[in-house]
Amino acid sequence: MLRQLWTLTRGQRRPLVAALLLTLIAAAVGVAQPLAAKGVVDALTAHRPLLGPVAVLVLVLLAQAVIGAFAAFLLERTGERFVLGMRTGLVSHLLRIQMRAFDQLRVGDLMARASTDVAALREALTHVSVQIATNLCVALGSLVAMFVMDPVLMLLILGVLLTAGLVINGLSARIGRVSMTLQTAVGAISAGLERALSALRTVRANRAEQREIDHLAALSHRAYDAAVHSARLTAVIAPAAQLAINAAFVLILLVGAARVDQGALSLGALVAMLLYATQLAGPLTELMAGIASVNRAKGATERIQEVYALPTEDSGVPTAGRGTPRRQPAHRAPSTASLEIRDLRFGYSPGTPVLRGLSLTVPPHALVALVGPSGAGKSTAFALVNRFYEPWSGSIRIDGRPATDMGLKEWRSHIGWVEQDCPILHGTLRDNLRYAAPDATDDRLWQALDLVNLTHKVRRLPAGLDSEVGERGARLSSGERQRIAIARAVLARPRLLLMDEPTAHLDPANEAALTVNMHDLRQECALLVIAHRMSTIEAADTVVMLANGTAHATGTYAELLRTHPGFQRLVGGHPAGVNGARRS
Ligand SMILES: Nc1ncnc2c1ncn2[C@@H]1O[C@H](COP(=O)(O)OP(=O)(O)OP(=O)(O)O)[C@@H](O)[C@H]1O
Repeated sequence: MLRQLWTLTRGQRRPLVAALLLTLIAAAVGVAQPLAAKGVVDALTAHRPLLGPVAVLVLVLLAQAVIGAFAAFLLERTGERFVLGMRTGLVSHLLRIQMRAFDQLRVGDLMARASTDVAALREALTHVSVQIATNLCVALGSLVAMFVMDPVLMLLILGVLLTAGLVINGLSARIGRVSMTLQTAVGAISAGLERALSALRTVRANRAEQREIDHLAALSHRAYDAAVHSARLTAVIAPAAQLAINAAFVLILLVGAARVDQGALSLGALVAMLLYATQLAGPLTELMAGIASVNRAKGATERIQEVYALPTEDSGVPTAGRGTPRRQPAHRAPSTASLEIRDLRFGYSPGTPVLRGLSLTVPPHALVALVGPSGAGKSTAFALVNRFYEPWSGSIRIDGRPATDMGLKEWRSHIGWVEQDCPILHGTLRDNLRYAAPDATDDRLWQALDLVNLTHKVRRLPAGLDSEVGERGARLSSGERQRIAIARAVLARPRLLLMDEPTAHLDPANEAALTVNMHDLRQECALLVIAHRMSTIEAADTVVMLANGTAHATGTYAELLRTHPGFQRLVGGHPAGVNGARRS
């Protein structure tokens, strides 16, 4: 546990060690305090001058206060720096994790890891770890001083304290286990809340508010039960430590008084022993509470370590092949195609292929439509072209250059992608349009809006391009969201534009306009379009029909309609079928 914590302190170790040293110095000065007090008492009883011992005592007290304050500040600042580093580190790791890993996770839970888990860890890492180290030193220092004064008495006290320590250690281990349950429950609450809030309209329309509330309440109860369990265990720790200290006190008074009586111990030494016992009380209780607190942070540490263990995109080798990467020849083939997919095989889980040797070509400035029944693998093919996943085998080339020849950023800079549900990000229209092309001028933004028939609409808005679109573009209609998404993709001037049924949310007028615009777009780039609508299919130069994970048939719309019964069924047999093409 402490080793895990130590790994996480990377980057903060120097200030942490400095704070620790200062706290230790403050604590050491504190250890000297009873000795200074002993000096005063001994001077009093021996009728020696008091000025010197009193001055030493005052100096010791002042030094402890000043060094202690500075150490406390340094520690707080280190804690905040740790939180800063941890949050930025986690966020940058999370945004780069491989899609395959991301598919297994819940967004709300990931958000909890970057917020509540980091906060829990900060407490353990800075405050408590320093607290444990200093209190341990203070306790050891006090025990050594006691040993020097009266070994017999000290060993008796040590026996009492060790017994208490063993009991408390057992409790702390249980706290560690409960803390994992607690942090996992907190993560589940965040995930549940994210699920419900991100689909609030669906929740309302299905009258599922109460069910979602009950679900979240059940999760909250699970967190509550774990927290109360942990509190119950923690509550025992302070009294147990206190009990041990009190027993030590009684021992010192009884045995110590007897030993003073026998002349084995001076009165000053007895006073010092009592002061050391008083001084032991605080550190020992805090030490035990600190160990419990570190154990409480165990859950948070594990959850954060789990995030760091997730593979990032840059940690994967950009190449085809399931296991060992097989480099493609790096030469640049003559650019006869904007996109060339050869014999692509891929599945989301081993042994279940979705694409079983897909091959297709998109010539420069061509519009190719990808059609096929639902679940045939059209979106999967797009995800592979975007290199969100690495194929099992096969190759993808853009302008003759294989995927293995380019880093992910460069590869994706050649591709524009208009998703099926067209995610729009919170912010203004301008923010959204410039998302892939941050340097685009307003003139270019208006040209792109023109292309998707939105100029008129945006000009009428009071704030124009600065209009807020709302969370996930909630203030736009779905057709508008789709058109903004298209404009956004086009603005980045990609070599290849991937569109997942770009006319899906458009009315007939806008659908017709976009079909014309797609023809214009071909001047700039090649288009590969997942098509469900007749207008899109008819507009394509080539239609590739995907079935069973392969390109089942390829040809023009007219050819396929004439020669391919499967295609006839797809576009004609089920005019409004699941994924059958629809006439608008
Ligand atoms: N992230 C994923 N993890 C696991 N399986 C997935 C994932 N995405 C898709 N699949 C599965 O892969 C298969 C192909 O899905 P895909 O989305 O590529 O089909 P599609 O042809 O685009 O369908 P549609 O026309 O309905 O959008 C489906 O069986 C689907 O359940």
